[in-house]
Amino acid sequence: MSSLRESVLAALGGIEVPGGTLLSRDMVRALAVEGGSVRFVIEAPTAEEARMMEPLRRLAQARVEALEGVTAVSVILTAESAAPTLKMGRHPTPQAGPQPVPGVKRILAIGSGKGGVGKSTVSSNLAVALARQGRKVGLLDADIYGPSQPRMMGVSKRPASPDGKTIIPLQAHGVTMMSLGLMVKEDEAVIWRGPMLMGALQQMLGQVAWGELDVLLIDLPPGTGDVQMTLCQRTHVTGALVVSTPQDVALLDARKALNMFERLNTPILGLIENMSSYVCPSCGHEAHIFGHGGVATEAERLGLPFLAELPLDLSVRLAGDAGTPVAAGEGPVADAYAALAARLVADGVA
Ligand SMILES: Nc1ncnc2c1ncn2[C@@H]1O[C@H](COP(=O)(O)OP(=O)(O)OP(=O)(O)O)[C@@H](O)[C@H]1O
Repeated sequence: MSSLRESVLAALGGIEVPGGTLLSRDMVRALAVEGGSVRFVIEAPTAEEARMMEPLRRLAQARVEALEGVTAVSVILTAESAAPTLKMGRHPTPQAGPQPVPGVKRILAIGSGKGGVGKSTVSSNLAVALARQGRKVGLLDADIYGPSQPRMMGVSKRPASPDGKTIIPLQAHGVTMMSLGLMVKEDEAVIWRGPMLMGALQQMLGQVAWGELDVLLIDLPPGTGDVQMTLCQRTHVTGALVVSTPQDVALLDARKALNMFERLNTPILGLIENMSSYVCPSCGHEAHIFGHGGVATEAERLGLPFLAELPLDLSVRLAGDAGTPVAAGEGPVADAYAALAARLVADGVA
């Protein structure tokens, strides 16, 4: 699938427009390749230009349809002015050293070595748990390739940018939040190349009107890439929380994330074990589906705090899918998040 994506990009890169090509002019948006089905948007600078670009849309459609393996193509022509006036994903602007985010007292980065360990789930629930304890909390979904916070926090409105410079964040469950997923459709990927990715993150930190926050949680993409590096180099991160499942493989990956934060001189505040134990709802038996204790042992070995053991519980997924994190309610999982939040507040980091 990724090679079909590359062929599509190559085909679009060959289509000339005044001043360059469709790709070099950054006019292709929301490219999604699923099996043989390809969808993307061509974004013209103005509505007037968009009207004149219909032949070009047809050409782009024909070129992609001609590619081997393509079964369906949908190309939509739109104008930038129809989208928010603020354009995301510009090139980063130079800055002298790390800059604070105005009004934000602390920044916590939430990372994991690999995907699917529950980093986004932990971020949304921790944000809600901190807000319930009276903290002023922001949540930035920097998981640009797989933004899940709009779904987990139950927001889908596109944030406004009345002046084309400032982005007004949204509010959900007492948390001020922003996600690149709110600037693009949930099921569509955007083409973000390295520098654009960094520019987008810089915009999220500098142009979102976060207001006065005790703590801003940043849900990072999995792994160790551009976003992590940009974040730690461009702003003062108070510390990082690393989420892992008890599985060895997740731990090995978690070690990579820990090494990265160390190299970036970002203090590691501790490890969190997610999907720790499973309590059978019918018989009460506790099972350790992904093993047990691995994260605590690793934390001890590294001399890092072991911050929380968060159970594997169907309610966590159901609540996340329904847009109200489980930490907003009552019960053992909400209690576990409340304890984690209280500990971070007591430690002065949240
Ligand atoms: N403790 C838990 N109990 C039950 N389900 C969970 C738990 N933690 C996470 N999940 C579910 O596992 C899936 C993956 O979680 P999540 O998206 O938070 O992981 P992630 O590490 O952020 O992944 P990604 O790499 O996609 O960003 C989701 O469907 C989520 O609802």
